[in-house]
Amino acid sequence: MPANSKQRLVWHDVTLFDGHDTLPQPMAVIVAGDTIERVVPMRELDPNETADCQPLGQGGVMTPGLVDCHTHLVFGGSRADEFERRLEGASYEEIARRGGGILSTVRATREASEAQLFSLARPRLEALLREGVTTVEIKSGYGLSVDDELKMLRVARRLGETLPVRVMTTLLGAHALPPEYREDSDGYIDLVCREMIPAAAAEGLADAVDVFCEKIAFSVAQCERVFEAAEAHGLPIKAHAEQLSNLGGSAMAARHGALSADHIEYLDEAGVAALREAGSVAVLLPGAFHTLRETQLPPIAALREAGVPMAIATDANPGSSPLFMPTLMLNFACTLFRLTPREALAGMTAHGARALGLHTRQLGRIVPGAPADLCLWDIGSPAELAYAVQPGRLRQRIFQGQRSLHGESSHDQTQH
Ligand SMILES: N=CN[C@@H](CCC(=O)O)C(=O)O
Ligand SMILES: [Zn+2]
Repeated sequence: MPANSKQRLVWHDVTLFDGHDTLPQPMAVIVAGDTIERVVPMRELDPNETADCQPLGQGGVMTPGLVDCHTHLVFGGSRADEFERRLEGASYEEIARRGGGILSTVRATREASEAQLFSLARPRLEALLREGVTTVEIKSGYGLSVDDELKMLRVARRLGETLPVRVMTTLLGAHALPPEYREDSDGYIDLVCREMIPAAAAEGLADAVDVFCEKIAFSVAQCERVFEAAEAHGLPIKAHAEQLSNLGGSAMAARHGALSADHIEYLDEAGVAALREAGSVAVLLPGAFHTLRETQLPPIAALREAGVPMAIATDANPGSSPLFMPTLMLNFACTLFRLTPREALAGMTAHGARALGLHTRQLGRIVPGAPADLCLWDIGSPAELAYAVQPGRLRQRIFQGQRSLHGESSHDQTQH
């Protein structure tokens, strides 16, 4: 093919969920190179215009590639023991206060080399790819020293260079207080602001900065200092907030123009209004809600009424959400949080992309000009993705205009 001509692909007769809605009639989708060129009702399709296209499919449900906008995929160790302790009655908060929880993963992550962390994270990410994920956010936050946080971010970047998926990295240095700063929480925040953020920014390792604003983590004032440092380095911000109590972290994050506030079970009316005014996304994490057997529901009706975009993500991590199955999260969003299947699917496509600041490129949508990240599913309607929890329904996964169903990639040079 001449260097300047783009390969054109076409799908016929698909039921199309475009990132916001299901279109009322069967559609054809045309891709040129790595971009969606045209989305057209079947009855308006002129066969001449697809004469040079490679036909890739007929029928089925097409959605944007899934966007998992909140994960902690890079970590060492396991927390199966903690799972058992929680079953015996210990709470997530109690375990954290006794030096377990996040800090137990910090110990294992610090001990692991970059190569070991990569080998551990790769199959977790491949599991997401097999479920249709084409964009994933990966946070640090289990290193809690400059070197160990950068090590985690390098692993995340390398995953994105190795597998056919867009990886967005987030520095979560303010995730927990490391043992060496036990008596000096503000001193640790100094380290995050003065050394960690500048180092991650200098190496281009972070696409955003996150915090855990909670009684067992950092105060609103401390998180605000982290955001100011991020802003000074031109990095967008996000927050884990209102997960276990209502401290007002989401509203503060919104005042700083946060991309998203995540968890938000305890978000109040003022918090909802702040998210609406800032245009921040409410990232709902039903996996953590389920695993921790929470009872406080996020304020779904208020968010809906205020028109705050709601995203859904796996929060895949070793403690609060050891769940690596995006379509299960669609189901949980409906059964636990009472989202409609349409809202859940928009939450893992268009709104997930917005939570990463990628909506300006139309990521998470099937519209002309959007990146050609697509999933073709063997199901009868988009709602079935959330209705049934059934692996194996993904017929095709297209990343940047290339087919790659099982995470294989022609540019994957890694020995494993
Ligand atoms: N809430 C804080 N951080 C993670 C949990 C991390 C862990 O338990 O290891 C979350 O998003 O749920
Ligand atoms: Zn998280």
